Amino acid sequence: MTRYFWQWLILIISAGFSCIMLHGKSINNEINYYELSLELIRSIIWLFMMFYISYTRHNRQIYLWLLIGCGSLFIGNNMNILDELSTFEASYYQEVEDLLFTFGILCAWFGLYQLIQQQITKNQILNIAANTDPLTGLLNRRSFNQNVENSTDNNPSAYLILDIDHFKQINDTYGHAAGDYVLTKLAKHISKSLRKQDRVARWGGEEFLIELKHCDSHTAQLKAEQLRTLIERSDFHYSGQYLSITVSIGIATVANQHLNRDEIINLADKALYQAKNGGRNRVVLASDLNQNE
Ligand SMILES: Nc1nc2c(ncn2[C@@H]2O[C@H](COP(=O)(O)OP(=O)(O)OP(=O)(O)O)[C@@H](O)[C@H]2O)c(=O)[nH]1
Repeated sequence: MTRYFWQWLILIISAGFSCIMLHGKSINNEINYYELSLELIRSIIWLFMMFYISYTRHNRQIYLWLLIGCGSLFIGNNMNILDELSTFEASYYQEVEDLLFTFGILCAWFGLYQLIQQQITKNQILNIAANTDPLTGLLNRRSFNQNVENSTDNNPSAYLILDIDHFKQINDTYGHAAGDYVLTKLAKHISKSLRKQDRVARWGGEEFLIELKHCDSHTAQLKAEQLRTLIERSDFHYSGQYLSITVSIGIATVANQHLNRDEIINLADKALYQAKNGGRNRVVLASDLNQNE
């Protein structure tokens, strides 16, 4: 009840006035009931809007603009009703009504504009949160897959799966925060070394998936080797401690393979497994894997 105090007060006062006036004029039979019912419907709508805004209030500023807007429209409309019902003629009535309507519409529009802006910002934030990995800021697995499904580019791509070597040891020795630092710094290194058209996603805990567009297996291998060396030579310092970071990379390319994307990524994963088994800190191409099998 306290939440809607002002709305109830305005409603009760205007209903009381309306009853008194209606009673006075109905005796003289001067009322245009059609006009009156239209005005009443409008008043109910504005009143309903005021209740609704109070119920769904988000932001204090928007709430006030909308409430003042609807309140002015409601009072302006009620003055119209009183004008219709009252027995005395006041010349300033029409001017005040017009002022209230203009003011009310301006406030309500401004409130609505702010509400829409707030909604757009909220949607953008939600969109970013749904599509990116919160730690590294890279695409997450879901949005990477969605992006690929929506892509119309049929040119061959190479897929690289990059995995940090002995990452568990870093967490166990230096703590989880050190592990997070390594993931974040590594993500920056990878992003910086890619071209505009390439994409990278955080694929799993300490695994990254890279898509190199228009890239044959030879170029992909060169690129992966460059990336591996860059990471091996990079400085990873956490709380005054030097961390030695290396990565293993598995590669699979679309060329000569009549496989779908998931199957190609699977091949890259197998190549990564080989790189790990081969001693880590190395690059393995899936075609080498086929030759070995
Ligand atoms: N700090 C941190 N650690 C993570 C995160 N996600 C996964 N991990 C850790 O990553 C580690 C992965 O360990 P393993 O799968 O054993 O792999 P590994 O130690 O890198 O060993 P190899 O891959 O075989 O070289 C686990 O200890 C996870 O807890 C994360 O977001 N932050």
